[in-house]
Amino acid sequence: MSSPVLARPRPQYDAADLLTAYLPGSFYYSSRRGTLLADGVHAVVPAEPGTSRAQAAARALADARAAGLADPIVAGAVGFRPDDAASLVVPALVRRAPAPDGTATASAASVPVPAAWTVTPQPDPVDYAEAVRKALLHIETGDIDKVVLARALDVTADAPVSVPPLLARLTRADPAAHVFAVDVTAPGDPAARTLFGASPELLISRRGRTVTVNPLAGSRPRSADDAENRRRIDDLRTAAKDHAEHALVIRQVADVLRPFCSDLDVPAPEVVGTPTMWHLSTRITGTLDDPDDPGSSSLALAEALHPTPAVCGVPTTTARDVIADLEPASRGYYAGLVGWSGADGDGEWVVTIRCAEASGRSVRVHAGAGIVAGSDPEAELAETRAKFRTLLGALGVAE
Ligand SMILES: C=C(O[C@H]1C=CC=C(C(=O)O)[C@@H]1O)C(=O)O
Repeated sequence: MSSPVLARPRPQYDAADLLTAYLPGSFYYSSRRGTLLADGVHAVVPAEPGTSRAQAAARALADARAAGLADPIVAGAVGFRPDDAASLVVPALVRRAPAPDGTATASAASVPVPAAWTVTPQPDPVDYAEAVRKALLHIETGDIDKVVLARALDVTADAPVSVPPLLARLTRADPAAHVFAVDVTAPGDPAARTLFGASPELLISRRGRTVTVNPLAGSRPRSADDAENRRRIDDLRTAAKDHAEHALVIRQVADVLRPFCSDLDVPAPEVVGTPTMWHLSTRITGTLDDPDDPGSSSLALAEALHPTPAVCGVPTTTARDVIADLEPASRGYYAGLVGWSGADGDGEWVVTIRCAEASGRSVRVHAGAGIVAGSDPEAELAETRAKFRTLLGALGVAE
């Protein structure tokens, strides 16, 4: 006679439970694929600048399995430049839930955030427009075809900033966004530092053999007026400059993925909306040749794709040098990647945009815009202003 199987049922959570359970120091990630909350540190993934984070992650996952951790994942964020920091760990505890449904987070979202803020642009908007003019000279002389120039807002509150209600507000504003929070405290930081945001841009999602990437490039701000939005969508659908900017991204992304895939579907771009922006978007899908190859894990593919011309430029190395020259401060984690990868290679990574870093009473919010031939400095400045609205709206900061 067979003995009865004693199985301890897995607790069932919904997205709101995980959002409520989020504490500073946790890793939180939600998207249409589901919600994930990771706590504690089983192991830190060593992140020597310039080395392969995917290889270090694969070793850490193998060690975690050997140590008896069930279904380990690597989760965290990697900075923009190869010499920027990364914050990747194998968490001790991972809880999962279905995707947020847009209603479940209402109570957390109603927690008040600080009321009084001062906002300091970095650099001054006039200097940003001047940097765009200089970038256009690089394009005219043929050094580069495209560069993404970013700026920041330093927002200081009258009280310490609490990240959980901000995550709830970002989720409520756009349940389809990839909402994330990662502890990025570095040695010597006077207070804990959290990278958080609501990225619309999927760098790579992998399930078994299937990979999906969704580059965005070419934008218009969303208006409060429906007729004006229809006009802006039509304009974006037909604008040669935006399609050229978008095509540069798609070409590079497809070229990187093709060697890993037995087939790759690259449809025509369409216009997609976020609560603050309209973007040209191409949802590319591929079938991996060899999903068991460690070079085809979601983090390895994310590393191969990064930085796409949606955040850097064409050609990559020269564009990165132009960014270092024209942006006054290091990007750090902005325009890097954030997400998770499992021991089987599946996972999801997004481009770290529509994001901010919070520490104590300070929040640094980032936004960038793609510059190509035909870009207008004032329009690019306005585009970054519109992109800031995702985070400023959650913070309750008036423009
Ligand atoms: C670099 C950013 O956006 C990228 C993603 C979508 C559209 C973009 C654009 O039209 O320039 C950017 O490539 C940002 O939000 O900071």
